[in-house]
Amino acid sequence: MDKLLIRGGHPLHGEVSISGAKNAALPELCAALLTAEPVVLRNVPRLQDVATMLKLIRNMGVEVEHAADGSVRIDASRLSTPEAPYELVKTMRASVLALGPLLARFAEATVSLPGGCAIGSRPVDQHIKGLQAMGAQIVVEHGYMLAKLAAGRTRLSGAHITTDMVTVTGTENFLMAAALAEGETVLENAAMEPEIVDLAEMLIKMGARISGHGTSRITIQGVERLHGCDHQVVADRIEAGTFLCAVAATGGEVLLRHARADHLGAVIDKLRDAGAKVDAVDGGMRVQSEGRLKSQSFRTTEYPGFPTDMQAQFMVLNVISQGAASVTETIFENRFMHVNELVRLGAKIQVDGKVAVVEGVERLSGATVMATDLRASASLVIAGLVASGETLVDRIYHLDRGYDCMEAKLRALGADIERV
Ligand SMILES: CC(=O)N[C@H]1[C@@H](OP(=O)(O)OP(=O)(O)OC[C@H]2O[C@@H](n3ccc(=O)[nH]c3=O)[C@H](O)[C@@H]2O)O[C@H](CO)[C@@H](O)[C@@H]1O
Ligand SMILES: C=C(OP(=O)(O)O)C(=O)O
Repeated sequence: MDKLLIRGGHPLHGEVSISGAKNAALPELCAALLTAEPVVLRNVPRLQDVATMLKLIRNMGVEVEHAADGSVRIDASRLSTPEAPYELVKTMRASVLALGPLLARFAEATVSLPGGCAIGSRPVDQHIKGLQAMGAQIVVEHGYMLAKLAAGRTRLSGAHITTDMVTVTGTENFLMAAALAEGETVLENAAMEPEIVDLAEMLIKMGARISGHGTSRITIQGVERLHGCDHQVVADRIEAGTFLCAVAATGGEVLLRHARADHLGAVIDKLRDAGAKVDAVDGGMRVQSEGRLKSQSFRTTEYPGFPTDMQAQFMVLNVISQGAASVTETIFENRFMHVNELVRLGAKIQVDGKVAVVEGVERLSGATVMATDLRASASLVIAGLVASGETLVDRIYHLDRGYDCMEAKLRALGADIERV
């Protein structure tokens, strides 16, 4: 099993190119299932979840060409098996995104209940309820969602869907399903994440009639057919945020090419309050940091609030900053698994339910630590970059699910990091 060996203590300097967003590329690969015409997605990140998604759609009979420049051409004209089997989806939450498009285009789908990061129970009840409101008949049996339309029906029907909580992949599933449904769908309490907006923009290029994306109320007028498109995946705000935190932690100055400051407002505000210098520049962002930062309390919330996918990485900054701060995780009930590993490196953190209280320490010392989920892994890498001596991060397959060449990018910035 691959591990990362990090010798800490090197400030980061230079330029890094931010890849396309995992959480946009995955729904967009599923959106390509909505049409029999070829779709070209550009700026698709090279990471394990994308490889898994490509394997999944190939398994359905979809033709996929993955070019060296990061573009993927998807031809779902001969999709023959509208199924997502457990063996292919067990590592990936986003597999649930196959459900909406398959049902909308083929009137049936068999999709395994998804896997993904073990950061909470992560039910899919809202996905099921919403699609049922659109006329789907769904039963869950033997770990699978078996979905079809009533006899004689070939299209889902538009519906008014109000989810019990804001759900990102739920909103994406409804957007894709509603694009081909008969009539109007209104999504209330919709997620507003940039990845939702990017997906909606792609669907509009395919001929979908969508308005209100980027707000909590999205309206979709279903159309009979969607066509192919050429779409560039939006930059990964969480990868960008991870590099911002890495530079803020180690000190140095880095230009993040393609990063979108307008998608990272809550994180940038906290970084500035902590004492780092972060500026939007032409074509990206620049971050500069020196000396010890001031710790910052924050709570995770839906976009545009502080992203749960940045909680672990920002916590590391608090671990080494001046003062104490509280970190409140409101989205997932089990997303503090990095805490015990950070404590192994010398962090002082007390967890009580949803709240972790961090007391800043002056130094961390390297040790062997275990990655437990995707962003927890990223936080351990950042901690390793500042710890004295050697840090060995085990189980980095979690990191590989969602980061495109992370260690190569860090090495190019001056980090002493290698895969062993
Ligand atoms: C592939 C992808 O885009 N993953 C992101 C997506 O995950 P994902 O879409 O799975 O997260 P959701 O927004 O759906 O989850 C939000 C909360 O709602 C709960 N819930 C959700 C759906 C449902 O049917 N029932 C239910 O109870 C979840 O358990 C969680 O507590 O948004 C999360 C929140 O920003 C991010 O951390 C993930 O990186
Ligand atoms: C939790 C995440 O991913 P997933 O939803 O794919 O498990 C993440 O990207 O941080």
